[in-house]
Amino acid sequence: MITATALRKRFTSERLALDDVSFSVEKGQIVGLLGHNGAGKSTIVGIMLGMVRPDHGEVILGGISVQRHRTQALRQVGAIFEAPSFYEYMTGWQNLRALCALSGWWIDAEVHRVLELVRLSDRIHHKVATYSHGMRQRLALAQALLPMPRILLLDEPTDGLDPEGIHEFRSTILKLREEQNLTILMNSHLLSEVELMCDRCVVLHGGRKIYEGEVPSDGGLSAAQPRYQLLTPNPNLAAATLKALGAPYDPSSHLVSLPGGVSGPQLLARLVQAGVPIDSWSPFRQTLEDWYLQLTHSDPASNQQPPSPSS
Ligand SMILES: Nc1ncnc2c1ncn2[C@@H]1O[C@H](COP(=O)(O)OP(=O)(O)OP(=O)(O)O)[C@@H](O)[C@H]1O
Repeated sequence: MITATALRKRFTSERLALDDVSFSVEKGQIVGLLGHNGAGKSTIVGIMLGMVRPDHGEVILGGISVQRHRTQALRQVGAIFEAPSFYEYMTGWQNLRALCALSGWWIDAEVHRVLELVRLSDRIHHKVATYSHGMRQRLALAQALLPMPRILLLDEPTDGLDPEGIHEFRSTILKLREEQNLTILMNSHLLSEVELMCDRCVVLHGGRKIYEGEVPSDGGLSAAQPRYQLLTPNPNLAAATLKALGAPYDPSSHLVSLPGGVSGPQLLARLVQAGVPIDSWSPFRQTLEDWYLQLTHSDPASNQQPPSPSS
């Protein structure tokens, strides 16, 4: 449903904002675009919305090129891009009418359905000036959902929302996918949000794609390669003993990777037999944050392969 191919963009002569970025999103998927500040996430959404012209590459939405047939391609798209702004002195309903007047689309029953979905029905005839940040975001989502897009592009949709607002927004998005099979691409800094909402993620670093695939879950990571954390007053003895046992040990992170066929308690018993003093020995569960930090701390300029979810 969304295909980005070889996107390149340079705003200034210093460095590329996007360097040969390609990825795709299947129908009905929710995909998160992750990356530090300045990684290139908003530039990608800007290119998808035809607001930023790429130096090279193309975006195809639902089979139509944004660069060649912008109007037709964007007819299938609803978006929240950067901070949504509304006419403060008008009601939410009047704002929606004004925005929909641009496309000529308005079906009362459909608007009411969307307002129910985003839980804004009871305040829609109040002035936007009286809305909270969360209500403005819900109005922005209602506007993005009119007139019934197939694709939603969301740029930091939960920015500035409180935990309850984030929770509500998340359930609305998941409901939308379930009921309407929408294809959703969202930018986010929030790993927890991506973990809870997205099927897949694309990680950008310094304008380059460094990962595209499933959002690694904590259980999968730990089960794929069990690791233990060892705290010892004698790391040199521990390292030598573990090396002889075929268990790589990193004294800086205190992590030991278990060799095949050996359990954590068995390895601990061998360390004790070898006289290694032990302060603590505990299973290490890699979180999404650990994985993300490891991934983004690899040098984007080098050609090294980033760690896979199971590393
Ligand atoms: N209009 C512009 N003019 C000049 N440079 C720009 C422009 N827009 C973006 N950039 C630069 O392009 C790079 C990517 O910016 P972009 O906004 O896409 O990153 P981002 O991942 O969305 O960051 P953030 O999470 O902070 O929003 C940055 O170095 C940024 O300074």
